[in-house]
Amino acid sequence: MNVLSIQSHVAYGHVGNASAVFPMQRLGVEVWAVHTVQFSNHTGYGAWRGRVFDGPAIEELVEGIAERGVLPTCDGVLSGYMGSADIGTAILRAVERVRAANPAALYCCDPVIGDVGRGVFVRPGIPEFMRDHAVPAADIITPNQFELDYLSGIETRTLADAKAAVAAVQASGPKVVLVTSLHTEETPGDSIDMLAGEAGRFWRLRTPRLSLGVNGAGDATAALFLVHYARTRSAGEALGASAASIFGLLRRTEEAGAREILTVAAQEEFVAPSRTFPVEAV
Ligand SMILES: Nc1ncnc2c1ncn2[C@@H]1O[C@H](COP(=O)(O)OP(=O)(O)O)[C@@H](O)[C@H]1O
Ligand SMILES: Cc1ncc(COP(=O)(O)O)c(C=O)c1O
Ligand SMILES: [Mg+2]
Repeated sequence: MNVLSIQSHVAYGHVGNASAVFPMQRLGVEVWAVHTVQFSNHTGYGAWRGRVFDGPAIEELVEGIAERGVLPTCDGVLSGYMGSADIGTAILRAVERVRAANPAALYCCDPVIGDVGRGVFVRPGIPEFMRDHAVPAADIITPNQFELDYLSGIETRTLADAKAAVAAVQASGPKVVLVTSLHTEETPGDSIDMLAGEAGRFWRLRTPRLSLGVNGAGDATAALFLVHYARTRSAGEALGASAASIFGLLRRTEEAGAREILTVAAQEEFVAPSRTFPVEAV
């Protein structure tokens, strides 16, 4: 399996491609990593150095990959944080080129917009670009609850609200939706839910809530979910496999008291998670 992953990159630590690429490789996937920014470290530190690339820089790399004649072998495109609408447009052009070469390729879009508590943290115009262009073009999306609410226009308080919001977003294009970090009225305070929806069916998975605040977990989640969905073609199975790996990764990170997720040290969790959780049809 080959995945074109177009995301931010950091030299130190693990967010964006620096969080997503290695878990996919550990699962045996060839990853073609195109970086939308190259920063020293993630912005959660408050200070960082590096450069933001632009749309033409992304298109140039995709053109070079196309010249190798390999686009027909691309099985999926993964995108995450978009620094500008211009980069977003370049990503959607890459998706079109891959689909033209391989109509079976899947586009998984992590619609990074913001988070509960923090609100919107992307540049003006990006939330609308995600809702009106990127999400409709995707086969799979992996919003957190804040992003689900924005994309659907529904304020989700209950599981029924979340299912309605997933269905509303599916009506705009993506067949498969994975909601991360979901907390509804039914969710115990010490737990975190994930909800997957596909073809009118829904699955929920609940894990303990760990006491850690790290960046990059969502980026690894989207990567793992894309790979497991592409292999199983089942949103429920992909949910079970990816959630177990993320939980193992974060549990090891919490134990170590690390500021960055233990992408390398906890790599066994990607292939043989130490703990699995029931996938409940809801
Ligand atoms: N504190 C936590 N405890 C347990 N799991 C967590 C925690 N934070 C994140 N996760 C797991 O990582 C997944 C993705 O993280 P999330 O914070 O939703 O990503 P994003 O960065 O995109 O908002 C969540 O669905 C959850 O499974
Ligand atoms: C450059 C960059 N990309 C991606 C991320 C994703 O982080 P998170 O998973 O917390 O949304 C961050 C977070 O700081 C970042 O600085
Ligand atoms: Mg995210």
